[in-house]
Amino acid sequence: MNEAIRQVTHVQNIRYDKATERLYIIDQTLLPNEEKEIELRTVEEMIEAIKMLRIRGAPAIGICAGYCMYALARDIDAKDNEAFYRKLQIDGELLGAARPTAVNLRWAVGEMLDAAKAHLKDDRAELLEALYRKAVDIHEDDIAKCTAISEYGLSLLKDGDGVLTHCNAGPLATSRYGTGQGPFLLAAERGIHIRVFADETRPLLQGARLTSYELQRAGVDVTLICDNMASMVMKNGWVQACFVGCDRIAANGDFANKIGTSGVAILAKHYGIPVYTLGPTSTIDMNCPDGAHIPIELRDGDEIKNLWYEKPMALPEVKCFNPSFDVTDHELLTGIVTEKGICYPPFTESLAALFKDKK
Ligand SMILES: CSC[C@@H](O)[C@@H](O)C(=O)COP(=O)(O)O
Repeated sequence: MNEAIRQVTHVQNIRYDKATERLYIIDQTLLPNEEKEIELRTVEEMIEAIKMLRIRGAPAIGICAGYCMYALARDIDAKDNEAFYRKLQIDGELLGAARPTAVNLRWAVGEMLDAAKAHLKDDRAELLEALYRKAVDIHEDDIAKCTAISEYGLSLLKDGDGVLTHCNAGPLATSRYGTGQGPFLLAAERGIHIRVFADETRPLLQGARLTSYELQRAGVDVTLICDNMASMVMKNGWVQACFVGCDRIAANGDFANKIGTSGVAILAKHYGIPVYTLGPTSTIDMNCPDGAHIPIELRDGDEIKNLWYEKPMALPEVKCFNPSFDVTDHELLTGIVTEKGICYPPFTESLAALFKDKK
């Protein structure tokens, strides 16, 4: 494998050091200027890291939550396993509430609690070992899923295509290749030329700070644009498809992703460009009937006013509306790329078919 691609696709955005029993993440708020690890020890530090987007991206938050639950479990001082489980449930509730939109966070907390429950009759050391194995499973499973999603995504593209992407759904947001950006890294690995247009993604600039950073470092042909330039790039005929990640997919195919995604999809419809969302099946919430039921995180208006400029960009008393995600209507969506294959409309049927073996 090309060394530049290996460095990007094998980045340890979340690292559990078993020898020292310490959990580290790369603090994504410092990128692209500094690649620095920080340690997460307490539930307060973990919640702060998720809320402040030091660790972010739906699958990465889920992976991190798995290791967080294990680390928290190790610190529980309880006389019996029933009391241990009750305390772990409380930690899980606190952690799971750190951000509301990405379903992967609560999904991973639930997986860890289920694993604990299944081992309540074991002694504590065995129970903890089972929890560690579960956290590693969630992580390794995501690596396999991202690789499969990237393969399916790449099958939709041909050499020379231009693709527009929004936010960051690359290795930093997931594991290994990523979801929405995975096909670009796979293409580069295979010598297939894909020209990527990365929206800067206001207000927190995940596209500028993270996507263009990852793709440029891997040697992908990436061009950074402001969000309001997407229409022109599409009109010029430079974009043959839009690939974006997702934070939650409802049972009818409506999906939440970074604020601005629905605008990209509406533009793409105007220009007749297909739109795909790429994500693991853990991002599909079959208990959520449609986009109206997806909770949308509202963040502090200071993120709009202050950013990283030396001086504020707006008067402090100016009112701000700062939703972190929006919902794209399933009617604007061409397909949903998962590790199990590509789902096409009607999504109520194609998504349900993915889970029918589990019933
Ligand atoms: C593979 S990551 C998919 C999504 O989580 C991603 O596109 C996104 O919207 C991330 O938002 P963020 O607020 O940076 O966590």
